[in-house]
Amino acid sequence: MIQTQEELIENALLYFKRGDFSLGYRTLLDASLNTDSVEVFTKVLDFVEKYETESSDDKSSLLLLFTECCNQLKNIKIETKNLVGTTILKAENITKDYNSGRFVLGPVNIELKKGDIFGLVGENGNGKTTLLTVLASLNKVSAGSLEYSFSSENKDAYDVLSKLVYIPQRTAVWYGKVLDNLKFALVHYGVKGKKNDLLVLMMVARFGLWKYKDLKWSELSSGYKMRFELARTMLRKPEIILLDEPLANLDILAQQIILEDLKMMSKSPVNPIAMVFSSQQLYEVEKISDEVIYLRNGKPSNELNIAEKTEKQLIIELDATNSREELETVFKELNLEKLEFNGGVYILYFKDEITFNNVLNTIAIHQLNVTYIRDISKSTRRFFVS
Ligand SMILES: Nc1ncnc2c1ncn2[C@@H]1O[C@H](COP(=O)(O)OP(=O)(O)OP(=O)(O)O)[C@@H](O)[C@H]1O
Repeated sequence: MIQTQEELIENALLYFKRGDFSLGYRTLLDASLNTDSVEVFTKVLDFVEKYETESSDDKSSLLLLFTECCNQLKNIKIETKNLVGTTILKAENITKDYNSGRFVLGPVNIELKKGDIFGLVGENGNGKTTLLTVLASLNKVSAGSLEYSFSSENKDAYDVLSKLVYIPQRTAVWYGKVLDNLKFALVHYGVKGKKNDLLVLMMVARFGLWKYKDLKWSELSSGYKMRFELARTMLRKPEIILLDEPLANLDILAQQIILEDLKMMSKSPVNPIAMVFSSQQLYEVEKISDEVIYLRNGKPSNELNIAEKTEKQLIIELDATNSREELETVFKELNLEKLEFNGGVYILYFKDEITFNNVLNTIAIHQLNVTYIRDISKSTRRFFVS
């Protein structure tokens, strides 16, 4: 769901008042970046400076300043072009056949619209990177057609692809400080002087790099390197972002923040972005994606014809300290069809008349010691366990 600028401002204030400071802060920065106004940036950066230097975790003393920023924002009219939902990338029957012939990707059909986030999942070696690099035009298709419809006017082929950013799994080393690198990138995109200084600082704040802005590449953790990449990418005002495993090596909190950031970026009312990202973190992918593409042996799930087979069944992933026999005895009363143990967790299959609540009730009645449970009937996870 795309939030209007008014909703963004309202929500930013609501989050901050409720004590969800970090979310409020990032939402305020998003709303401010939408204005592209030097006056707004100056005012907000004044707030940022205080926010970032405040030693306590309780930032409520900054509410007055936060509110002033929001009030200033409300007076600025922003231009929205209603681009959400416009097709930006269309791949028809694309295949990629490596010379060795051992692996074939596709055929893949994808229609990507502005504001869409597609998650790409699959076990190692099933073609995720290949698909991303093909969509990024870094890898030539063997067959099929790939069309881009960027909204910005482009002069040449280089310019066309400058609106598409591919962030690989291992990003390239850069030299010098975070801040200088971002400033340099922005000069390259044509923004100089005071606007450059302010916009870079806004982006630094937006991606949580404030305390790290004077550090070098070698001094940043993987999570902060990824934040740097996102900040640099956003300065480019991209229309398509393709990310290969952006969550790799990140701790769970960092993963959640990056995912939330990707969502906020893609659903921007001013510059909605189409995104495809690959990840092994299924639940997180499913939480933010508009569509999940599962690849097996190079083939996407919609071509595999496996979705319908299991759709009606209730499939539960469960971990418990109880023995397998105990679980089988207890769930027999729910007509358990099959129980599998993959070494880590149990997978339980029930007929479609059984609900997740029935399972929870049974667990409570028998006081099973369940440490983890999830309904994966509709999750892509079910493809991985079968
Ligand atoms: N340049 C290449 N030449 C030949 N074969 C390749 C090339 N790149 C990848 N492959 C093969 O294509 C298959 C898919 O690889 P790819 O890297 O796209 O998978 P992946 O799903 O991204 O894997 P991972 O999760 O391990 O990153 C693999 O069998 C790989 O060996």
